[in-house]
Amino acid sequence: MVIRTEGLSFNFGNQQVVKNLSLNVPEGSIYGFLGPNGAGKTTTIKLLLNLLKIQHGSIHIFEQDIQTNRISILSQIGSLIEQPAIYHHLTGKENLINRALLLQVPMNRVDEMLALVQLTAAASKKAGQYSLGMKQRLGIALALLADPKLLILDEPTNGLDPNGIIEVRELLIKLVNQHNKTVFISSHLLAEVERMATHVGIINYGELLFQGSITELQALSQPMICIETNNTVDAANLLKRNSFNVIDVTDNYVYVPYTNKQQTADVNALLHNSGHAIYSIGKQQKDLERLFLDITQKA
Ligand SMILES: Nc1ncnc2c1ncn2[C@@H]1O[C@H](COP(=O)(O)OP(=O)(O)OP(=O)(O)O)[C@@H](O)[C@H]1O
Repeated sequence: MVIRTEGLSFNFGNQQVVKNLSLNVPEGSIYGFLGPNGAGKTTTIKLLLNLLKIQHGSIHIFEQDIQTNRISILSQIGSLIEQPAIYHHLTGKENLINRALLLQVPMNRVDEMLALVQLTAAASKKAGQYSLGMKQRLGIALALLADPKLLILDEPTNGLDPNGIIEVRELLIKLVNQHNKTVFISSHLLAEVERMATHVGIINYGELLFQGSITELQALSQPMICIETNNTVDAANLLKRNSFNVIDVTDNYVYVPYTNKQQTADVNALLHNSGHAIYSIGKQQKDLERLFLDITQKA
């Protein structure tokens, strides 16, 4: 695991904002760290980056304890928390040169990073004139200068338009697939990370509600047969008497877990032959956004 926390907890005064968090971030993953506003994402990231002192629990990064190997661990992490630290009166390239001097990184990395984040053409433009998406990409280029193995990004797509989001997403996928990085990215929107994340951790009120691969998350969104009928309560009872599992009944719909096409035909025939009017019947699958809301609202 590139990041492993155990029993991590953190209080601001008497408010517990991180609760017994056990994160597992595999090497080579894009780990989407998700939760609504105020869930505790930034606080967790600050703990990972040793910007806040651990109160309870432990953090291992690259299998080393952050408390005893702080310097060597942090030198292998590139990070971006909320707004990138950019000098607006300098050009994009000058921002990178400045940081390269500070970090004593070879100067050829500057042009490499500009190319990687596709800012070569805008290299001589003042960073203050960059669009938000370009600023975020410059921020990522700054974070990548020292060639870190792990990138930790706090809401890097916040405030970006759809194009900006796509640009950042494609860059992160490229970093993982072609440059062997691991990316830990926080967001309050599942839709922003679901197309790139390989793994997901969902928190709310500081607590981890789900952690696993994106496939495991998708498996939770079980498909259902959704039946629109005239008397849903009678229809549900009839289905139950005939050994169908009914998982929800509303005024207009009855929901049965979907298994196969024949089962849909059987449900249809049973209801029809018993005199129920079926207005519609079909397979329905919760999208991930709905699932995310369900998970975070249950807490
Ligand atoms: N310096 C601080 N002092 C006191 N409370 C704080 C401080 N920083 C954050 N909090 C509180 O801790 C909780 C978690 O905040 P945090 O910023 O970690 O959440 P978040 O998930 O990153 O939210 P967002 O998506 O809005 O950035 C919130 O209730 C917040 O008000």
